[in-house]
Amino acid sequence: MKITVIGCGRLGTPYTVALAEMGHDVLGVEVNPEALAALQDSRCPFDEPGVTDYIRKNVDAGRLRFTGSFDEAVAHGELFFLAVPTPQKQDGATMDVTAVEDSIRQIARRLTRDVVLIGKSTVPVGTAERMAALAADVAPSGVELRIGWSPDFLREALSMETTLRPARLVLGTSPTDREVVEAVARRAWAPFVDAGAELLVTDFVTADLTKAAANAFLSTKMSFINLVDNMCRAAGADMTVVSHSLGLDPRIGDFGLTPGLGWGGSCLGKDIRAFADRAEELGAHATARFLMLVDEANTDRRTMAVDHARAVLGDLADATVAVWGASFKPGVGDISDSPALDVAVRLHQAGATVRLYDPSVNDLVNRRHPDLTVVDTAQDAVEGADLLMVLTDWQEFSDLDPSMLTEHAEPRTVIDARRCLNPQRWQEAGWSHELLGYTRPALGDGR
Ligand SMILES: NC(=O)c1ccc[n+]([C@@H]2O[C@H](COP(=O)([O-])OP(=O)(O)OC[C@H]3O[C@@H](n4cnc5c(N)ncnc54)[C@H](O)[C@@H]3O)[C@@H](O)[C@H]2O)c1
Ligand SMILES: O=c1ccn([C@@H]2O[C@H](COP(=O)(O)OP(=O)(O)O[C@H]3O[C@H](CO)[C@@H](O)[C@H](O)[C@H]3O)[C@@H](O)[C@H]2O)c(=O)[nH]1
Repeated sequence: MKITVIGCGRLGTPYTVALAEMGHDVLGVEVNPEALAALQDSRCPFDEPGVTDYIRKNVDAGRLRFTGSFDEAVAHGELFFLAVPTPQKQDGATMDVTAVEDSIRQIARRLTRDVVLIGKSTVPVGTAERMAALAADVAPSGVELRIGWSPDFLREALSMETTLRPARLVLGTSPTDREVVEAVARRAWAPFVDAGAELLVTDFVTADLTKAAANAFLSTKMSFINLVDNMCRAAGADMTVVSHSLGLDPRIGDFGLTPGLGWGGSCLGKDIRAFADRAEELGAHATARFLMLVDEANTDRRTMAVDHARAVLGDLADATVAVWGASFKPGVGDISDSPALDVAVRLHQAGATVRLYDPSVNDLVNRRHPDLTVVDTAQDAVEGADLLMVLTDWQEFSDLDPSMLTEHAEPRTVIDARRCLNPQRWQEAGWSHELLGYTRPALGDGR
């Protein structure tokens, strides 16, 4: 099938490539000149495992190309996917869907034949329906631009895996367009369904809610475990055992049950705030209150990390803090709403000198936060530091031999905010190993 994907970012690029990998003839549309140049040179414009290899393979096979031209885009596809950004607005609650609206207008006004467009961008509940009305409004008379909405559940660092083998495909559409939209989608997605994905066809609002609910659930689970961690600390219970026990229950599952610095990234925060905002608008006040508490419990962990550093160091002014990690999670070159970077910036604002090292985002941090001292190695970061904080759980940090650091730092205290270090190993190397939020007298028992 001839398919066009509009917006080749962190979602759109893996998606474009996955469709080509499934044998379709795919054209990716990207408006950012730098990103487009990279794609046209068969390179993924951002740091994401495996994507460049898949781009090369499919470009070489003649199934994949990229353009910046909407004229070319409209001429190509019988099916269009939309993966443009929907960032959080300045008000801190709603999402900005301007890029979605603009893209629909760009396509609709150029159309000379009937096509189907399926939105993949995450949008506030109720938006997909509005986009269908917009498409009908802008399309020239006599031409049908039929709309479907298919939220995506891709995870960064695992983008090819989650895109090539999705657990589910959700398709929202209208009763009038359902037959045509579903038939086209089924043809495009047949290889994914054959590989085991369950296809759910539903109305627009339900499709929007499948996405909002999924991300809100994941956020809730991670905030919940951090709240249980607070309670374990207050009651003197062993959080490791509590968490492990919960994870052994197949109804609960063990993803997200490690207490730590909390969640971040480009999606979870903006999505839960948009969900809460929409719930409030629609009168589901208890839902909105609950979601806002989940968000608040998450940001509390960042405050807790700064308070913990203050408790160790006394005054943060004039102290030097080594920070390991700045990406929002390990394995990604992405600092969007990164808990680690937020804590580093807060430490700096409180007067500390921050010596920061991250395996993948040092350059990005250097550009965005020139006030932080970004260094080239984990060892460099602890040079002359009064405290070490591990804020992103990169494997490199878990693997590092602490005895190699001992001569660089004095006194030797590490706050392991992601529970990724082996406490015994660090203690044997002469370090005081502290978990996030543990008050000093309770420390040293390896929990
Ligand atoms: N990143 C993820 O893990 C992920 C997962 C699931 C869903 N989503 C959702 O997917 C959407 C896109 O997110 P992303 O992370 O890929 O964002 P992104 O910023 O990485 O990529 C968006 C791309 O679209 C391009 N773009 C912007 N306006 C355009 C236009 N009018 N025409 C063509 N291209 C345009 C941008 O230049 C950019 O390259 C968002 O709604 C997001 O919530 C993202
Ligand atoms: O035990 C854990 C596991 C993860 N995290 C944090 O949770 C955040 C999100 O992690 P993850 O879900 O792996 O990352 P994303 O790539 O942001 O993916 C989420 O956001 C995407 C965009 O909407 C969705 O498509 C995905 O399904 C959803 O998992 C990161 O900050 C992690 O550090 C924890 O704090 N504790």
